[in-house]
Amino acid sequence: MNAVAEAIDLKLREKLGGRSIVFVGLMGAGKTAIGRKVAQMLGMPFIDSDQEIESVSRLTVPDLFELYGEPEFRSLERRVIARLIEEGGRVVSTGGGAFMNEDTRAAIAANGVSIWLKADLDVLMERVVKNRNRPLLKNPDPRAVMQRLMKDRYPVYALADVTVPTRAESKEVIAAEAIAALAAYFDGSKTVKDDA
Ligand SMILES: Nc1ncnc2c1ncn2[C@@H]1O[C@H](COP(=O)(O)OP(=O)(O)OP(=O)(O)O)[C@@H](O)[C@H]1O
Ligand SMILES: O=C(O)C1=C[C@@H](O)[C@@H](O)[C@H](O)C1
Ligand SMILES: [Mg+2]
Repeated sequence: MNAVAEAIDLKLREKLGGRSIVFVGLMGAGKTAIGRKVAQMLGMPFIDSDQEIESVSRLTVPDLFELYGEPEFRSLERRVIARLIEEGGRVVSTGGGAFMNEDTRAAIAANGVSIWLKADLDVLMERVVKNRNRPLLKNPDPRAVMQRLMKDRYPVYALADVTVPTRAESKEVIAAEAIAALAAYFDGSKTVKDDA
């Protein structure tokens, strides 16, 4: 990394003041892939809430849905994310439904900066068809399900602090755009220190 990029990243970490960067958005938007890349680029620890849920439950997300049902999954998701957010100072990629929970949104607002990775339907569908790990899309018409989720969820995802449009571009480019959007957000808003 060059000296200018290093200085920008240092400033960003200072502005975060111990809060986490939290990626939200629909299945296939790239929360896990881009979150991991952003963490690498900023030298921050990375954690993915779906992976953490799988690790604490010793079950896969599809098995959790199948054995215990979606409400139990959501309850576990809320508790796991509350803990991850409280611990602070990392990049957290959430599961697609996490930000729909009011308590989760409040926890993120209190100790994180949220980034909505916003993608259009074709980009999302192209990415999710490649793997079958998403129980909500086990449906004869996954495209219609995704469309309904966009309608229901986009107004809520729009409550995130920062929106980053994503598209068929490399992960490196989208991650760099997310970091730039975060820097712009801090330039136009108060820092933790200013608030104190
Ligand atoms: N910018 C990108 N360029 C190319 N491939 C991408 C990009 N972003 C994500 N992908 C790929 O798309 C797929 C879905 O991405 P990812 O798993 O990160 O989505 P997600 O938002 O975490 O979804 P979920 O809510 O289901 O966890 C992955 O195979 C990932 O490698
Ligand atoms: O959008 C959703 O509701 C989900 C997204 C995935 O990340 C998983 O959390 C699970 O498959 C549910
Ligand atoms: Mg993910």
